[in-house]
Amino acid sequence: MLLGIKAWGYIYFLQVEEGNIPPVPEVTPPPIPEDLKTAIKSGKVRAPTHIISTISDDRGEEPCYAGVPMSTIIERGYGVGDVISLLWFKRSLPRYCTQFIEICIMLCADHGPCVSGAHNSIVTARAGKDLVSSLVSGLLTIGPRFGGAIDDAARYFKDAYDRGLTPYEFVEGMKKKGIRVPGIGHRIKSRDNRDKRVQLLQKYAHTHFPSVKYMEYAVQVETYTLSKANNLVMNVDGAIGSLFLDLLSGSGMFSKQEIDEIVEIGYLNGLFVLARSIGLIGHTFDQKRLKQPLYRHPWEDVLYTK
Ligand SMILES: CC(=O)SCCNC(=O)CCNC(=O)[C@H](O)C(C)(C)COP(=O)(O)OP(=O)(O)OC[C@H]1O[C@@H](n2cnc3c(N)ncnc32)[C@H](O)[C@@H]1OP(=O)(O)O
Repeated sequence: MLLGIKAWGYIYFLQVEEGNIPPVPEVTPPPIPEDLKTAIKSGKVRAPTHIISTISDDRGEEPCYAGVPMSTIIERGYGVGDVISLLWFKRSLPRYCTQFIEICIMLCADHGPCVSGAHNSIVTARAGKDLVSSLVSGLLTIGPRFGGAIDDAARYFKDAYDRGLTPYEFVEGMKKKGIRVPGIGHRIKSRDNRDKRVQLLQKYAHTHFPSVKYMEYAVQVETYTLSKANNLVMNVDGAIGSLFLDLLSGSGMFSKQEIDEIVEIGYLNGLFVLARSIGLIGHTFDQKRLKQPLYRHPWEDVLYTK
């Protein structure tokens, strides 16, 4: 019988005996014509690719992140902040920047079992679902009211500061548009019960950043919003959003165009998503370890009404 083998775009036929199929022979590709080789080398001809990737390369002996080999990352004692700066920002950032990224990750890793994300992960784990389902069910709560306001805080604070708006003009302008100021306001924190995470981030930036102009502007905005209501404090999203603007503009590592692109694309919510995944995974394991049964919300905690 004839056995057909497809390789390198050709079908090779072999005559074989019935029930005696030989091992697949090694097939060498047909030679590339010399003139085509020259054209490829000169860059005049490029086979179309379906994917373009610029952040990592796995083709050599060891994977590279933004051109930095894995062994260098280990030898130089790089941390998660360095890896994030290579894979997200495609450059090695100074230590004070990568440490700031790591502090953001650590401070946002968890915030107890009662917040939206953890609650969802706990309920999902207790429904017997697997790790990934429990994790994503928590992640899906991240949005404008919970952890997902960092990008908008950066966008609005940057726009207002760069346009020279006073805090009064900015806040009242937002009010007219019917938009809550992202990065301002908290369910339980207030003027007399500040968010420690915000204070820690501010302290770090004051000590290590060359400039904290955006954060100082956000503080002025907070001073104005606090004159309206006690709970309109700067929240952790506002602190990370404004301080990341300071990192981007003060480090000298990004052009103005790159900063605009980062803010427009919305890189910064990624910090919260990444950080909180650590806590959500922890809550999932916790529920499973504790062998918690299916969760059912108590009737008495629901107002049944018409
Ligand atoms: C880690 C985190 O998740 S931090 C939260 C990130 N989210 C944001 O920063 C988005 C902006 N902030 C908000 O939307 C809110 O302040 C929240 C969701 C954080 C807290 O909301 P709540 O506790 O429900 O606020 P509350 O209902 O008490 O607000 C009462 C009034 O305060 C005012 N207010 C609250 N937040 C803001 C704000 N950011 N800007 C302007 N006014 C505000 C509004 O007048 C609101 O009245 P409204 O419902 O008519 O708009």
